[in-house]
Amino acid sequence: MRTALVIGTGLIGTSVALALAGRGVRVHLEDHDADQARTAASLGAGTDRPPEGPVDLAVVAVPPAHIPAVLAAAQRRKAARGYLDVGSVKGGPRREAEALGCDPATYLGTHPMSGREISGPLAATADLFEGRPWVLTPTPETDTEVLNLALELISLCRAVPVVMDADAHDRAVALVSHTPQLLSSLVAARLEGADETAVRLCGQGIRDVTRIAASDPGMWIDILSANPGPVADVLAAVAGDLEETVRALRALESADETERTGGAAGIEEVLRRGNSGRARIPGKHGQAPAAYETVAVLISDRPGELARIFADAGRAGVNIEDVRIEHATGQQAGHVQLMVEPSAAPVLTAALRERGWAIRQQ
Ligand SMILES: NC(=O)c1ccc[n+]([C@@H]2O[C@H](COP(=O)([O-])OP(=O)(O)OC[C@H]3O[C@@H](n4cnc5c(N)ncnc54)[C@H](O)[C@@H]3O)[C@@H](O)[C@H]2O)c1
Ligand SMILES: O=C(O)C(=O)C[C@]1(C(=O)O)C=C[C@@H](O)C=C1
Repeated sequence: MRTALVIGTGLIGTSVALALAGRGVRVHLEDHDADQARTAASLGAGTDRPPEGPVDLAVVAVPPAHIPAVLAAAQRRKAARGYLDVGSVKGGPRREAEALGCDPATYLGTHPMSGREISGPLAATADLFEGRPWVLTPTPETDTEVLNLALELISLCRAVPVVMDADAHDRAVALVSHTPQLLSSLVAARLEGADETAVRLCGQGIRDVTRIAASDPGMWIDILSANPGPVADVLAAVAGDLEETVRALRALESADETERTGGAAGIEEVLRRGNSGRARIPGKHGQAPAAYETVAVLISDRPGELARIFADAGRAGVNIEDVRIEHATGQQAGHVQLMVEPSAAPVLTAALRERGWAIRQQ
C-alpha cells in the first residue's frame, strides 16, 4: 500500500494514520472539522491536503451513525480502490450502507479491538493497535484485493487479524466491550452524589473498574444504539446475577446460621466465577495472560520523571512490559507501577534503588 485516505481524524483515525505514515505510506487526512485534520497533520500523521487521484485504501473512522453516509459519499467520488471502516458495531451499519447503494465489493467492515477513553487526535498513538485483535467481516462479495489491502493495513498497525461474521461480532462485543462500558459507567455513577469523605478514599480498585466511565457519551450512545438487543441480553443476565448476589448478602445478615452459610456460599460462587472468567482474558497476541511482577516506584509530579525511570530501567537492561500510574490523593506524588518479567524484578529494584528511587514493597 502506497497511499491511504483517513476520513475522521479522531483517536482511531489519527492512530491508524500515525502507524501508516511511520511505515512509509503517504496518508491524506480528512475530517468534517478541518481543525481535527490539521491537528492530526501537525502530529505527523500525514497531510491534510486532498489526494490528486484515488488512493489505495480509504479508512472511514467516524462515529458509527455517520459511517454509511460517509462511505457512500467516498465511493461516489471514487476516493479509493478499497474502503474499510473501523466502527465498533458491524451488522447494522453494513445493512444501512447497502440500503444507501454502497458497493459491497470494495467495502470491508473492520473493528480494531483497542481504544482509549479519550477522544480526538491528541489522544492518538502510533502503537495503539500493537498486539491487539483487529476484526475483519468479509462477505462472499468482498473483493480479494480489498481484503488483502485490509490485511496489509492491519499488519502495518502490528495488530492481529481475526475474521468473523458481522452479527457474531456484534454479539461478542456486546459481552466483552459494550456491557463492560455500561457497568463501568454504572459503578462510577454511584459516586456522583456520594459523600466527599467516601470519594477521598478511592484507591486503585475503583480506578481500574471505572477508567472507561470517562468515555465520550456521544460516541457510546451511537455504539449502543447500533447494538441494543445483544447488549440488553447480556445486561439482563448480569441483572439476574446481581439479584442473586443481593439475596446472598442479605442472607449473610440473617440471625439464622444455615441462611448465613448459604449466603457465604452464594458470594463465594460469584467470586470464584469471576476468577475463572478473568483467567480466560488473553494477554497480548492472544496468548495466555503473562504473569508479570510489579515494581512500584515513588515519583513526584514533575516533568520528565517518567522518562528518567524508563531511561534508568533501560540502562539496567530491563524490558518494561506494562505501566500504570497511581496518583496519591491530595499530594504532588504518586506510584508508577512497572510490570516486568518475574526474573527481571529484583534486577530492576536493585538498579532503581542504586539510582536513588524509592521502591514500595508489594
Ligand atoms: N474510541 C475507541 O476506543 C474505539 C475503538 C475502536 C473503534 N472505535 C470506532 O472508531 C470510530 C472513531 O472513533 P474515535 O474514538 O476515533 O472518535 P473521535 O471522536 O475521536 O473521532 C471521530 C472523528 O470523526 C469526525 N467526524 C464525525 N463525523 C464526520 C463526518 N461525517 N465526516 C468526516 N468526519 C467526521 C469527527 O470530527 C472526529 O474528528 C468509531 O466508529 C468508533 O466506534 C472507537
Ligand atoms: O480501552 C478502552 O478505553 C477502549 O475504549 C477499548 C474498547 C474496548 O471495549 O475494548 C472500546 C470500544 C471499541 O470499540 C474497542 C475497544
